[in-house]
Amino acid sequence: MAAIELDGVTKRFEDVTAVSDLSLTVEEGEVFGFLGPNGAGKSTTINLLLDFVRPTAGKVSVLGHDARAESVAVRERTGVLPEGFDVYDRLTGRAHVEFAIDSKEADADPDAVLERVGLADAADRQAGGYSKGMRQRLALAMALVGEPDLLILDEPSSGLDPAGAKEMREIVLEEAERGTTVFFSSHILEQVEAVCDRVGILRAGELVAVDSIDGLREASDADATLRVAVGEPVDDDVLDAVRALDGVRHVERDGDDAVRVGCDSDAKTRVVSEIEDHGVSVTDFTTEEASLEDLFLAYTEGDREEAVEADVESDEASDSTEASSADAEADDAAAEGEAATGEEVQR
Ligand SMILES: Nc1ncnc2c1ncn2[C@@H]1O[C@H](COP(=O)(O)OP(=O)(O)OP(=O)(O)O)[C@@H](O)[C@H]1O
Repeated sequence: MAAIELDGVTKRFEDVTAVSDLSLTVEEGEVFGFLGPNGAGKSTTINLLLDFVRPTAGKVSVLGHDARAESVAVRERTGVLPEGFDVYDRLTGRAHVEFAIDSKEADADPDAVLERVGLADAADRQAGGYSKGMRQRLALAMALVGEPDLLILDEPSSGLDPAGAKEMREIVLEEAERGTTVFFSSHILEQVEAVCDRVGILRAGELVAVDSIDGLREASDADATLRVAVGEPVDDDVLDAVRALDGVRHVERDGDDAVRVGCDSDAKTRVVSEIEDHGVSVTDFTTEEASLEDLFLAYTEGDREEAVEADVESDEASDSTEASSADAEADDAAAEGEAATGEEVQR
């Protein structure tokens, strides 16, 4: 049984298509990273999994349950760290975790859960006084309660300091070890690269790639960063000329004696010739493996303007009654759950 199955799923808000004909399967036990530029539809997809929004078309199954008809069963077995988690200002950290334990009818020690996310010392403080990163850790603690079969983390590292981001990675790996499926969205690509078995890249609501990072490297043209060692410092006009070549994504100086060029493999010779044509001697060149960032840019390039336009449209739409009814729909969907679950509180 797949942990997550989306089949031809589309979600439209007024004239914004947030998710378009999305089909994706995440197997049990996988750690799956969900990437995409701002506004690509990641949070909408997560909300579809949890029945916080309803698809315009298509079918969503989570842990073998229909996400819509059996949302209570899904939430019972799923831990969620939602985007923009709000704490109850006057409740302590421990009270939040106790609430999650009660809602999930779990048998857990709140202090042990808080210890795990590095909040043991702050357990008795009101969460209203927590920093952003501490709130994020608290959200993770609540998601971990009850040993969920599926963890859904929307931007889990946002607000975390480097130690917090490392702890988050370790927790994800521990959970994966336990057999939990982890589905998370992130803009922090090193984080994704460090923990994910596979990634999916969403662009303007459409899934443009799903693979392991090595698989993406093989399938993409963005397989190289070229480091060209030069005999003398390179002028700006040479860099501009290289930048203007076909298949070149970015160009930067690497000290006085080298230039780094992110490019398609077939552009390498053009880059070296262009530099030499400007009278600069090339003493050596080496190719480095594409980072996930290079791959991400290769798959989503040209997306920024579309994403910004879509956001402007949706800002305009948010004043209209139909956009409010989309929100109401999400609220209805959440309210339909019989028991108050931790996830509803986290919203
Ligand atoms: N309730 C809503 N009403 C109207 N438009 C919406 C609503 N929710 C999302 N959208 C629009 O759907 C598109 C996808 O948004 P979504 O929040 O899913 O993107 P995202 O990939 O999570 O972005 P980010 O990385 O910025 O969090 C955007 O254009 C957004 O404005």
